[in-house]
Amino acid sequence: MSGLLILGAGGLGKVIAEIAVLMGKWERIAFLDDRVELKEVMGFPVIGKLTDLDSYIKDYNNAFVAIGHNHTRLMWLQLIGISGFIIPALIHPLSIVSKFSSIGEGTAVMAGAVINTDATIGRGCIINTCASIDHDCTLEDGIHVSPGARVSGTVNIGRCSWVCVGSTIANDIRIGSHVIVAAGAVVVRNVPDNVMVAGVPAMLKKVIAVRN
Ligand SMILES: CC(=O)SCCNC(=O)CCNC(=O)[C@H](O)C(C)(C)COP(=O)(O)OP(=O)(O)OC[C@H]1O[C@@H](n2cnc3c(N)ncnc32)[C@H](O)[C@@H]1OP(=O)(O)O
Repeated sequence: MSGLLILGAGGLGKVIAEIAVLMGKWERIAFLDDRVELKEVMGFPVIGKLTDLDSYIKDYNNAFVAIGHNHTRLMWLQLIGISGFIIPALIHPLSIVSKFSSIGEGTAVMAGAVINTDATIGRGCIINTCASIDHDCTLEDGIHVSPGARVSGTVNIGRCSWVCVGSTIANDIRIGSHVIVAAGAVVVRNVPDNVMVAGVPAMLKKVIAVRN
């Protein structure tokens, strides 16, 4: 048994802490958060700011980044790796994850999510509550698939894209990097990098300026 440090004590951090408790792998769980007034969340201590990371590696050898912004999450994921933390995947016991799929380090799979056969999920992704990722999909790093979104078979999604709540992606589609698929959209054609699409069928709404 060992310790788990969760970076970010907001809504996502709380869900991650609950999954960690259910997984039963860590004897100590604590948060780091930049809100210095925050001392405790869900009975777990908030022991410092994100930049304090390195001082805690002896007591908490595992770390997980619970930051919603995709690009920022990947940046911190890289930093915890450099600091030498073990980076687990956090998988809710009431999700369904095919044993023929692969889940990258630092990725969270929430309650009710389904990841089907031969899907490949990158590092630092969030597969949120009741989202489904079907067979043969490839999701690159830093992707967030929000609650109830449906990703059909053989879909490829590029780095740091956000598939918003309740959207649907038809099979054999390629979604670019840094894309936002708006809530409720139905994507039936390939989507290029750096755009937001919305509606049924999903149409281009705007170009996104990417911060790298
Ligand atoms: C556990 C959790 O809570 S996880 C978090 C879950 N949350 C989500 O999934 C977020 C859902 N939010 C959305 O879908 C939002 O609409 C966002 C994030 C896509 C909006 O992004 P923004 O960059 O703020 O878009 P913006 O407001 O500039 O809208 C641009 C255009 O798209 C339209 N638009 C925005 N969202 C949608 C939508 N879901 N469907 C149709 N059109 C939309 C706007 O009306 C606007 O149209 P216009 O140019 O004709 O006026």
